[in-house]
Amino acid sequence: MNYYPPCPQPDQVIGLNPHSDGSALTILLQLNEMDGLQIKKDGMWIPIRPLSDAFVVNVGDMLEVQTNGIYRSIEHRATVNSEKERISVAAFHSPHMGRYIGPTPSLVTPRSPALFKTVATSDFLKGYLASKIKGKSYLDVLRIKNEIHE
Ligand SMILES: O=C(O)CCC(=O)C(=O)O
Ligand SMILES: [Fe+2]
Repeated sequence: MNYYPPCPQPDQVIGLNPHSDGSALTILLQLNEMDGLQIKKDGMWIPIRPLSDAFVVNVGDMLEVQTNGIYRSIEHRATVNSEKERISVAAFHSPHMGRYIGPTPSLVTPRSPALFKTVATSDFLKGYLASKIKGKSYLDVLRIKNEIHE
């Protein structure tokens, strides 16, 4: 659960820094229907207005790895406001510990080689938390630098 108290100078602070979630899918409830969640699209921050009785579903870094980059995790942040507190509840969904996270074999072909390393779920989560959760930076840690041969 995330609690953002009202802030007298909302332009001077950020509620939650820009990040993508480390999960495969996140189901998010904007509990008291206050604005604040924004996603980054084409380099711009777009507000996601809360809808009553609706969840937001975010693609996380694990799903970007598992789909070998076909689904992109979404970079998002939360702003604060001076009027009222804001509360959100995020449920992060990931494969079991003891499994591996990597590009799904059927999506890896000679023409679309693996873009990411395969790691144990526990190592993925440890690495994600150690990466300071800045933008989509953890995916760069897992990215395989494929050499292009002319
Ligand atoms: O408060 C929000 O709407 C976003 C929360 C979030 O991004 C998170 O918990 O990972
Ligand atoms: Fe998030």
